[in-house]
Formats: sequence, structure tokens, C-alpha cells
Amino acid sequence: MEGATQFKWQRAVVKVGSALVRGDGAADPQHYVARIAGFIEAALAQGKEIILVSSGSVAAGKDHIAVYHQPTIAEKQAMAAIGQMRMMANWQQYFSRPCAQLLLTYGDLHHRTRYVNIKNTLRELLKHSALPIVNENDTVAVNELKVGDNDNLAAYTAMIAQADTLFILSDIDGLFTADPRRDPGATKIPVVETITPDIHRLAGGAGSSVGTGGMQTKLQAAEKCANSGIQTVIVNGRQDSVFEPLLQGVSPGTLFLAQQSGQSARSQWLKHTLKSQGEVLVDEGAADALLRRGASLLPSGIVDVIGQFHSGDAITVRTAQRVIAKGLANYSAADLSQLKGLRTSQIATVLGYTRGDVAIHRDDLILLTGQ
Ligand SMILES: Nc1ncnc2c1ncn2[C@@H]1O[C@H](COP(=O)(O)OP(=O)(O)O)[C@@H](O)[C@H]1O
Ligand SMILES: N[C@@H](CCC(=O)OP(=O)(O)O)C(=O)O
Repeated sequence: MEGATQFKWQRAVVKVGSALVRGDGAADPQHYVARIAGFIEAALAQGKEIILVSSGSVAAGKDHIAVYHQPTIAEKQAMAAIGQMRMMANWQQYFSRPCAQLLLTYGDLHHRTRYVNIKNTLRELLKHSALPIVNENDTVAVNELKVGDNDNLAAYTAMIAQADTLFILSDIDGLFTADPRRDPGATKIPVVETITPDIHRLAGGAGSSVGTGGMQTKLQAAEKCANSGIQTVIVNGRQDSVFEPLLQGVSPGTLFLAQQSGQSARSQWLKHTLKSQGEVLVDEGAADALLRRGASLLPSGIVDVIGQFHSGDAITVRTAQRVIAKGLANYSAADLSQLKGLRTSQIATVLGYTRGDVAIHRDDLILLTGQ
């Protein structure tokens, strides 16, 4: 196949966009869903493992709530609540194995114990030959608590599940040099080795009224995955001809290569998933110890504490000039405000208790310099 690119895969997240589940008016969307289900069954029969991330709940519930007007947030959430049932039932009819519903929010991915629970649940589901189907929990998530789009949610899912591949099935053949809906001269890019700012500039927004984020969120997802050692393939899920090549490890769309030095799942979780709840300002000596010596952050190096955070929250570590790291605080903001600049031997006397010598343990710290 011309321009095709080979790749190996064993455990994949398959992301199906609303644009696909919803159809294009010209063809019956059930045809697309049936073909994707067939692809998943064929891959499972080859001994591969699949986790599905499916959009489409809002679109599937639309007819009952808001057909003729722009829906409010509450109306969209109600649409999602109705549509999620329909969407799951729709998938289940194509499988004899059980489909398992996982509804996640940004908060769930952000919280350490919930993250571990999601990981364990996925592992058990795969072990028991069920098909996990993930979507955002639209009903409970207001904007600031949402991942916001299922491309990025699929990337987080791939990281949690330690997948090697993310397949993004959309209504377009891959990444083009410009949005083909606006620029008929745009051409497809078969392989992206590194997602540079120039690549990001090629991407436009959603191509349909039901899609969210368009190519921009797909590139964000591919970049997260590449940094975690996961390859991404964007293909047109409306083309029956894409599935056989995918089963044979040939990309008929755009293949984004994984970066070789993929960071650990824990580092990725700290870096991309956890939202910083506050900051500690450190002196140059502490910055040097973190950056050059791989040390833990001690209270003695802290100059100031900004914001309110609890023990266990993610916080940013910075000097007056720059951000240098992100990590899990061993002490709350209130405690660190009392401990800043002090020696570790003074912790118990000042607080009346101790959680250990360090403000942030090295194992709970990820350096952010050069980014
Ligand atoms: N550079 C580009 N290459 C390909 N598609 C692009 C590009 N820029 C924007 N798009 C648009 O992205 C759309 C796919 O994203 P979206 O509508 O969110 O679909 P989905 O529901 O599958 O996530 C395409 O239909 C296309 O119009
Ligand atoms: N959670 C939403 C999907 C949001 C979304 O990202 O949609 P899409 O761009 O079609 O993948 C739903 O199920 O309708």
C-alpha cells in the first residue's frame, strides 16, 4: 500500500468520535459501528487487547431534549445521561462478551487512589475478557473538572492502561497539511516523527457540529502518548478499507511515532494528569539540589509558600525566575509555611508531629525544566 507504514501493537485504546457514531447523514452510522465492532473482535481473536473510548452520548440523547435550539449545559448533561445508555446498548449488541462502562472525569484521573482503582479495574476487565468502554462522566463534570474531549481522555486511558497504541477513529483520513474541509489542496501526512509547534499549527477545530476539539485535541492526545512511549494512529473509521491494514500493523492514516525515552506511567501521571494546587518558592541551592543531584526537597530550601494545599496534593516548585518541578507535597501549605527555611531536626518541635524529613520526596517529584 502506497505511503503505508508498519508498526507493531498488542494492547490498544480505540477512540471512536461522535462524528463517526453519529454518522454523516449519507450513510447509516450503524454500519460504521458494526465495522468497528468487527475490527475489535478480529483483533481480540488475534490475542490483542482493546479498550474502547467512545464518544456519542450527547449526540445519542439529543433527540429527546434539544432538537431545535442550542442546548444549555444542563440540557447537554441530560442528553448525555440518556444517550450514554443508548450508546452502551448499541455497542453491546455487537459483542457476546460483556461490555463494561467506565465513566471518568478529570478529578478521577487527578486523584491518586482513584487513578490506581481505574488501573486495577481495567486490568481485571481485560483479564476477564470484557470490553471496557470509557467515556467522560458528562453528567457530573462541570467545565473546570472535565478533561473536555475524548481524544485527551483516550490518551490518559492509554497511559493508565499501559497500552502501546492509541487508534483515533474519526471522519477524516488522518492529519492533513490543513483542514481539508477548508482547503481542498491539503494533503495527508503519513508519518509524524515528532510533534513540533509547526505540526500543531496545521490543526484546525472540529469538522462537524457533534465533534469536540477537531484535529487540535487529537494532536494533544498524540503528543501525550508519544511522550509516554505510546504510538498513535489517526484513521478514517468511515472507510471499511482501514481495518484490515490495522489488523496487520499497517497504518492507512497518519502514524505518530512513540518517543523512545518514554517516561514511567507515574511520571506521566504527575506531569500531565495532576493539577497543581499551590506553589513553593525555593532558593537557588535547593533548585540546584533538585536539578543536578536528584535530591528531595527539604524545608530548609523553601523561601515562600503560595496557595492552600493539603498533604498529598500536587504542587509546583519554582525559583523566583522559573518553574523547575512538580511534586506531591508531604506537608500542607499551613505546615510548610511554618517549616520554611528550618532544619529537618526542627520539624517535630515546630509542628508537634512529623511526616518525615522532606517537603517533597524525590520519588514524588518530576522535573519540568526545559519545557
Ligand atoms: N489539519 C487537519 N487535518 C485533518 N483534519 C482536520 C485538520 N484540521 C481540522 N480538521 C478537522 O478535524 C475533524 C475531526 O475532528 P472532530 O470533528 O472533533 O471529530 P471526532 O468526533 O472524530 O473527534 C475533521 O473532520 C476535520 O474537519
Ligand atoms: N463525552 C462526549 C464526547 C466529547 C468528545 O470529545 O467528542 P468527540 O470529539 O466526538 O470525540 C459524549 O459522549 O458525547
